[in-house]
Amino acid sequence: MDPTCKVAIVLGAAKGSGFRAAEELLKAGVVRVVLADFPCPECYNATEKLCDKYGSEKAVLIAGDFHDPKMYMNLFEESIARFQKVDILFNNLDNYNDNSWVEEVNCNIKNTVRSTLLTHYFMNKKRNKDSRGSVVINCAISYSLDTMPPMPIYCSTKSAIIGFSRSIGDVMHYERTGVRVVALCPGITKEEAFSSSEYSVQLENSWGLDMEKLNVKEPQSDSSIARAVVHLVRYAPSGSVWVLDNDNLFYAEIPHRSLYNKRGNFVQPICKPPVLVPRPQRRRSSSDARSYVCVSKLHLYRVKGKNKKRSSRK
Ligand SMILES: NC(=O)c1ccc[n+]([C@@H]2O[C@H](COP(=O)([O-])OP(=O)(O)OC[C@H]3O[C@@H](n4cnc5c(N)ncnc54)[C@H](O)[C@@H]3O)[C@@H](O)[C@H]2O)c1
Ligand SMILES: CC[C@@H](O)/C=C/C=C\C[C@@H](O)/C=C/C=C/C=C\[C@@H](O)CCCC(=O)O
Repeated sequence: MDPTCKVAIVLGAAKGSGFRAAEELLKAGVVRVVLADFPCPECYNATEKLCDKYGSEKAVLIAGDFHDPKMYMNLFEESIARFQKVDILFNNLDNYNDNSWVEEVNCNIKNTVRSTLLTHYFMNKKRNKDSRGSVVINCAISYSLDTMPPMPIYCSTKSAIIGFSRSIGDVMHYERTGVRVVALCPGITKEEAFSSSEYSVQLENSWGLDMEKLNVKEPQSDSSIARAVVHLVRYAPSGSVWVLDNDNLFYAEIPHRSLYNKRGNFVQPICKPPVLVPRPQRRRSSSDARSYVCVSKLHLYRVKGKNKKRSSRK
């Protein structure tokens, strides 16, 4: 989809990657962007900044607590009342706190599901007759394709976002609704993720965050998430999953479950001791896409970055 003249909503747009994504969408030609976040000084500043830079009324703010289901109805109804349509939704709300995991599950899963389901009503192809469909980008995290031992509940909420986006983005839904749904899985994206204060977000502080094992020299920038969002708006097929690692964007092809039923895999006799194969070694560097492929059994290729060569392995 060409972003020109489209209307976008960014949830969680007050700062960081949400704010950058709103700006990048405006740069790419979006006619209006609706910022949604808690009412806080940052979100008023964010709206003002974008209007100053890109023109008054280019950005509007709908502030509130988006745990409240009514806020989503408000968000879509008000956006459509003002701008007649919504074409793009970037779901960037985040709660990173296993220590209060019920709120975390509610924020990361329920809000993503709720807002995506509403797009089937508010952004479907019958409503958006003039456009070529619409797009939802749900934000997960690269670790949720693998594991995150220090933050198991957070990891599971983000894995849920991947499963949900792949399923609701399936052609079965897309053909009916015209709404493309994709998942973006960034790696570590800002310095705060490394601070020791992060320990308070764990279910058990004694587990430790194992940060030294992450082996990330420098977190990627918020603006690379923003550029990835525009790329997905333009090109991502519905139901696709994308990894953004070390400023490089990859298309992730997750193996079909039937591949387990291939020669070379051990059939496990039920009620007998399992036939175990050694677990593959963990990758050493998060920037090493080739070893990422080996461990995760994903097909990945670099879309953008230093090494443009396609690397695809089983
Ligand atoms: N920061 C990283 O290192 C990193 C890495 C990988 C993926 N991500 C993903 O990127 C996305 C954004 O992450 P971030 O670190 O920029 O987060 P952030 O905390 O900076 O932004 C999230 C925004 O959501 C808003 N928000 C949360 N709950 C809300 C609610 N109930 N109502 C209204 N607003 C609410 C917050 O106010 C905040 O502005 C998340 O989906 C996250 O999983 C981040
Ligand atoms: C605060 C922003 C939030 O949205 C995202 C934070 C992301 C990560 C921060 C940190 O807590 C993550 C820890 C993950 C650890 C995962 C595994 C390690 O134990 C070992 C990984 C080794 C490797 O495979 O690179």
